[in-house]
Amino acid sequence: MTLTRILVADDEESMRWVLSKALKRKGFTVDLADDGRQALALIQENSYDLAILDIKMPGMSGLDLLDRIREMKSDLLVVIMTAEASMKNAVEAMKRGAYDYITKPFDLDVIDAIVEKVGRAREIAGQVSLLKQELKEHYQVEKNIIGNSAAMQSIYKTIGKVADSDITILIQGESGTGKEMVARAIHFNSGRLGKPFVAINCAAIPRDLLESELFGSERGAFTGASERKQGKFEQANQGTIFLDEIGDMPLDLQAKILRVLQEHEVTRVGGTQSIAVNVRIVAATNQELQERVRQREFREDLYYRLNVVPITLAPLRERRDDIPELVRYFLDRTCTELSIPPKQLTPEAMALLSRHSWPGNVRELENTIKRAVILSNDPMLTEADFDGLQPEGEETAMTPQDASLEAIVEAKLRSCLTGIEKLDKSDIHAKVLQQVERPLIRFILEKTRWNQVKAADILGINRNTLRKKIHDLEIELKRG
Ligand SMILES: Nc1ncnc2c1ncn2[C@@H]1O[C@H](COP(=O)(O)OP(=O)(O)OP(=O)(O)O)[C@@H](O)[C@H]1O
Repeated sequence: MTLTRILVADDEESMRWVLSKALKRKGFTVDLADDGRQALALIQENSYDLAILDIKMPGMSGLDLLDRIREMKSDLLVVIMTAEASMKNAVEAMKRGAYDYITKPFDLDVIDAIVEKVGRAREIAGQVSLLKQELKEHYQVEKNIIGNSAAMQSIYKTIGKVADSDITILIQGESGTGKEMVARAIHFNSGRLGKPFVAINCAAIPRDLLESELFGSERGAFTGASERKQGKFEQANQGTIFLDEIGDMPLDLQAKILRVLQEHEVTRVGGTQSIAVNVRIVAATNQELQERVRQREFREDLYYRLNVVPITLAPLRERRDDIPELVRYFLDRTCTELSIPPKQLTPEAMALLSRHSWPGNVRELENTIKRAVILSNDPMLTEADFDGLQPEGEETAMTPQDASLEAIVEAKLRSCLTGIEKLDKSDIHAKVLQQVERPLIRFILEKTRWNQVKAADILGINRNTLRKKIHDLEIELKRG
């Protein structure tokens, strides 16, 4: 996007002559207009990269012309010339969207500098628009989210409807169903494309850290806060924040999220000033949020504020039609990533994968394919390459195979633990184990309706050990 064609509009003939000569010498094509109306006609007919307009012209002033240009050709850059070195005119021109202004009389060096600056700005704008296009293609819903089942079709429709607004979205679905992927698709198909997409997993960060992670902290706000830190909301300004596992957010922080939704401002931990933020919130949860509202563990007002447009991703076992397409997609992608020749699946192997109930959903399927591709030397994958998978009916959602479970936990931990080396290192091992153990025990207790005998059995630990852990980990017991 280099600068080639320039329009100069000025009622002073000598000025037109000087500018035209100087710009033509630099190799630009220059058109001249001696009043605002003529300039407007030329702009309507031709395509210019820059317009240099005198502010005072008979008929139509440079400022009025600027307004018309903003309406008609909003990407045409305009530089206004003002005779008096009056700040008022310059400020008005900038307010109305001029790219820059120059005050008469000026040296030709000033024109050179401006033209160079405009050239650079256009180049950057060109690159940005290319990048935006690339990003958009990269996140094209049709290309990246796989699945043509009725359930997925309705998800695509909703994404299409809501992406380009600022509506808050709540995405619900089991772990691994593609909630983060949908959140990204919403962001990359919205007007916020090119602005930050910031994801934070609310369940993975200890409560004390979560608040400063989200809202930032002032220097000295707590032990170890040696410098001022921006929170995720500030980092996501103008863009989208993805609050993953929002169901695990402590109640007091829920109140603060509500404030961001209502007031569009945050206050850093230890700070007193409110900081305005313009952030779209997309939240996700794999819990029954309404149930948590009933149990008073999730604020009802926040639930309704978040749940303006709910998107529910069905578990993979409820949209088995998508499995073959997903299998082929992950197969091709893995082979391309590994730079190996494409592999295929026997119909029996495909049938086996289609029957499996995938408790870890698409993530488990993805990991299973990756593992099989890596481990097999054959271009054709058979049932034997998936012998870890149990046929449908012989498994329960509570006993996913250890290998997939490990892959799921590892993927989760990796995404949560980025930047961990910067944290207080003294007891990371204990802290992380506690963060894993607590939700695990709570989950199994919920699933067994708080029957400790059954829970201990599934967990494979002694009942007294379970009781001690419930006590030590401060797990609140409910009745079944
Ligand atoms: N429909 C889909 N098409 C292609 N890939 C998918 C699809 N759904 C999920 N995936 C892939 O599966 C993996 C898990 O997806 P994602 O992280 O979005 O799930 P999630 O629901 O946010 O999981 P969690 O609740 O555990 O955070 C990712 O690697 C994602 O790329």
